[in-house]
Parts: sequence; structure tokens; C-alpha cells
Amino acid sequence: MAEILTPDICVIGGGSGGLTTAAAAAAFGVPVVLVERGLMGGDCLNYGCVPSKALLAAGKHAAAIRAAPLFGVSAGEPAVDFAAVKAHVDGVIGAIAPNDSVERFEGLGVRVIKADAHFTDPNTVNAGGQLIRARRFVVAAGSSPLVPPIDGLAQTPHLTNETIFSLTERPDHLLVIGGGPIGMEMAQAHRRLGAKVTVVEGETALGNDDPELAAVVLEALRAEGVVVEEHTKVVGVEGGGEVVRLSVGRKNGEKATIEGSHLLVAVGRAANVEGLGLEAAGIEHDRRGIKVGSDLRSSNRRVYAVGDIAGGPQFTHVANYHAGLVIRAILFRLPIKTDHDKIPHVTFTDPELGQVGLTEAQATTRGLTVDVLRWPFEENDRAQTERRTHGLAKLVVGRGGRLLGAGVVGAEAGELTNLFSLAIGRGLKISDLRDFVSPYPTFSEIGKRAATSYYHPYTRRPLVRRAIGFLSRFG
Ligand SMILES: Cc1cc2nc3c(=O)[nH]c(=O)nc-3n(C[C@H](O)[C@H](O)[C@H](O)COP(=O)(O)OP(=O)(O)OC[C@H]3O[C@@H](n4cnc5c(N)ncnc54)[C@H](O)[C@@H]3O)c2cc1C
Ligand SMILES: NC(=O)c1ccc[n+]([C@@H]2O[C@H](COP(=O)([O-])OP(=O)(O)OC[C@H]3O[C@@H](n4cnc5c(N)ncnc54)[C@H](O)[C@@H]3O)[C@@H](O)[C@H]2O)c1
Repeated sequence: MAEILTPDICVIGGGSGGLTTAAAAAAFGVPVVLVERGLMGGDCLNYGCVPSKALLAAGKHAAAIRAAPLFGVSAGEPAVDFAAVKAHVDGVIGAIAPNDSVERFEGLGVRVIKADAHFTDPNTVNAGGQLIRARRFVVAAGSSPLVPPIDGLAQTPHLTNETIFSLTERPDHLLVIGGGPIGMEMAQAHRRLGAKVTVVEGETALGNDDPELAAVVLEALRAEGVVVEEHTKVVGVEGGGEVVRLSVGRKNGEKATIEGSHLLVAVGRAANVEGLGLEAAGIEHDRRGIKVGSDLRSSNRRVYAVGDIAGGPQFTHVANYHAGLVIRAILFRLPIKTDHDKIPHVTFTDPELGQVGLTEAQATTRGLTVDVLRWPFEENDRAQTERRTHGLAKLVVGRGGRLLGAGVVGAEAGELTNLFSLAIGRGLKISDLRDFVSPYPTFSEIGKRAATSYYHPYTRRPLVRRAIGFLSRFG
């Protein structure tokens, strides 16, 4: 048995949360061991954010060629070589991979162990036979695609986010179970690359977003030919080879069969709690993940959890945010408290949909009195020049003009969400969004124009007009 390692920090999982924790600890010269059983970079780099955005980018090029005649440019129907598209996706992963590699992390001073890790007792982890007794542990073991107990699904060949990016041939007809962000992003990418696509969603598609904004995305996808069946539950799956068949039940009681060539299951995530030896370490958990407080500490006070396995919102930037907090707590003994209310999220369909802070419905549920401001993309000159005029920004404003929430659906909505995330994170007011100078013509002017509309009623007040008249007497 090798010597027991005794670093200050042992991190389990080399995805977004684990890598950020390890890199930050190493930057301060703290001894850290990182254990990863699969690919460095985790889901985001290998099976998640990066390949999905790369595939969407390929789809966007195909869509741009189709839309080119609007600009006086003709190119005909684009030819899509799916194997070349896959090579593009692999190339993008390959370009980013060195940042997350074992070599880079060892260069930073992190000891990387490629093995499956599990706790053997509250203070010890076994990583492929190597025992690690650290002062603190950070579990960043992520999540896996949830495969629901639908009749016949386990016996029927199907794709998940872990396999769909390996396809070298375009599916003729992709069936997608689940109209969440994975389902909708993959649906649009494949449709634009020439596949027929049917999404079957048990409730409402993009149901975690403001319905007014989600409706704009759904309308756009349907206009491109994606079939989205909402309020339709998949109750059975069968087939294999050339044909997959879904038995579905609609809200009105109707039953139907939907046929396609390939099936993607995208109905949420299961936390990777199995096999971690959490019981041996006294770490409470359930199917959503490791139970943590707002200080990200588990029931074993030596052990923190970050990212998807911490049971909260599942985004790369959340995993990074958690990592930053945990580093503050472990290295500097500072109190930490997660505030998930200020976390943005973006669905990268075209149009994109970004949200940060409270939606109108969430504000109402909390009993807040709010003003809702809207500004359409149609009224933005840059959107007109680019012919990307579908969408709107929607701001939720509380007492005293404080910005409580912002949603944007439209061109570059993800980029626009940054401005609102800064504003909400810093507790800015609507007057701050009105008073900065926004370069013309940019999409970001939409936020400023929405904010300015808050003051439109003031311009019509008789008192204000009388005051202007009075002041004009002074020359
Ligand atoms: C298709 C798709 C698209 C997405 N797009 C976006 C997006 O655009 N933007 C966004 O913010 N988020 C996106 N996400 C979500 C994002 O990928 C996750 O929230 C993020 O990867 C979570 O990071 P993590 O560190 O918690 O887990 P992961 O990245 O999953 O890393 C966990 C790592 O732990 C390792 N591990 C697990 N158990 C053990 C063990 N016992 N021993 C050793 N190693 C172990 C795993 O091998 C894995 O590498 C997407 C997800 C999917 C599936
Ligand atoms: N752009 C991004 O940031 C991005 C992109 C993709 C994924 N993600 C992350 O990954 C997580 C998982 O995404 P997801 O889309 O798999 O999950 P999700 O939970 O967001 O959506 C799953 C959908 O499947 C539906 N569903 C469940 N069972 C069903 C059934 N039997 N029949 C029909 N519909 C059913 C649900 O009603 C839900 O709308 C997201 O919550 C998000 O955190 C983020």
C-alpha cells in the first residue's frame, strides 16, 4: 500500500466545479489532490456545454445560408456533411481540452489521480488504492443523464447527452423526450442540420422560464419545422434498428404513436451519489444530491459539495461560483452563503433566452409589488440591420426602482444577460441602466431603452411640464 496522502484539500471530480476549486487552491500554494475517474473537464467540456454550443454553431451557419437571400446574397440549400460537423465539434473540444488537462493541473501544482474515488470513513478517501486523508474534501462529482422508468426504454437503443455528440451520420428523424434546455437546444441544432425533429414534452417546454419569453423561442423553433408536442407524456418506447416508436398520452386523454429513427432522452439529471461511499463518511444525501446548507457544507463538516451534486441549479457557472465560495471558506475561514436568486441562466437556442433574478411570476408569488417593463427587438436599430427582430427584454422592477429581475429573448440574449446580471448582482437601480452611455447601434441598447421606459409616465405629468415651463422663463 502506497503512503497515505495528506493534502489540505482533496477534490473529487475534475469537471467545472472540481477544476476551479483545485486551480484556485493551487494558486495560493495550498497542497491539493484532485481525483477524476473519467475525462478531465467533466460534462461541460466533453458531453455538455461545449459540444452542444459547437453543434448549435454549425446549425447557425446552415440557417444563415438559408436566410442569405434576405440580404441579397444567394447560396442555395446548404449541404451538411455530418461527419465533418462531428469533426468540428471534436475540434472545439480539443482546442479547449489542454486548459483542463492533467498536464496543466500538474503544472499548477495539483496532484492529479486518475481513478474512481470513494470514502472509506469520515476522514479518508480511497482513489484506486491510494488513500487520501485530507483536512477538507470537496465533492464535485457532478450528475448523469436521468433515464426515467418508461416502459421499454431500458431495452430500446437511445441517445443521451453522453452519446449524441458521437453520431457521425445525421438522424433522419430525431425524437426527443423532454423539452428542457437540452431537448430544445439539440432539437434546433439537428433540425437546422437537416434532420426531422419531434420533441415530446410532458408539461410545457422551457417550463423553467418566463412563459412569455419561452413562447418566442417555441414559435421560432416551430417555424423552422421542429414539432413540439407539449402536455404529452411518453408512456412506452419500443423499436430498434431503423425505427423507434413512442407511445404517448396527451392531456385530453388521446393516445398516439410517434415514430422516428433515433431517440434522445433529455428529462433531467441524476446526481452522481452512487459509489462515493457517502454512508461510510456520514454524508447525508438523496436523489437530488449531497444535502448541503447555504455554506455548501455537508453533514460531515469536513466535506463540502459543489456544482451539480450539491442539489441546486445545474450550470457550469454555478459550479464555478460554488468553487469560489468554498475556497473563501477553506482558505480564509470567511463565512459563505450561496445566493442562487442572482444566478443567471441562458438557453442557447436561436433566439437565445436569458434570465437573471426574479421572473414576473416569481415576484408575484413572493407578494412583491412590481412594475414590468418591456422593450421589443423590433425597436432596436441593430436588430433591424441584422434582420433579427424577434424578441423582447422584460425587466421586473421593485420599490424605489430597484431591478429585481430581467429576461431577454432574442439575438445575443446571452450576452445581454451579462449586463443585467451585473446590475442585479450589484443591487443597481433602473436609473443606473438609464444613465450609462450605450454605443449605437448595439443590441444592448434594448436594456437601456427598457429602463428609460420606466420614466415615460413622468414626462407626461402636468407638474413636470409646468416646472419646465416655469424654468424656461429664466432664459
Ligand atoms: C448537454 C448539456 C449542455 C449543457 N449546457 C450548459 C451551458 O450551456 N451552460 C451551463 O452553464 N451549463 C450547461 N450544462 C450544465 C453543465 O454541464 C453542468 O452544470 C456542469 O458540468 C457541472 O459541473 P460539475 O463540476 O458539478 O460536474 P461535472 O462537470 O459533471 O464533473 C464531475 C466529474 O466528476 C467525475 N466523477 C464522478 N464521480 C467520481 C468518482 N467517484 N471518482 C472520481 N471522479 C468522479 C466525473 O467523471 C466528472 O468528470 C449543460 C449540460 C448538458 C448535459
Ligand atoms: N444552456 C444551458 O445552460 C443548459 C443547456 C442544457 C442543459 N443545461 C442544464 O442541464 C440540466 C438538465 O437539462 P434537461 O433539459 O435534461 O432537464 P430539465 O429538467 O430542465 O427538462 C426536462 C424536461 O423533460 C420533461 N419530462 C420529464 N419526463 C418526461 C416524460 N416522461 N415525457 C415527456 N417529457 C418529460 C420535463 O417536464 C422537463 O420539461 C438543466 O436543468 C440545466 O441545468 C443547461
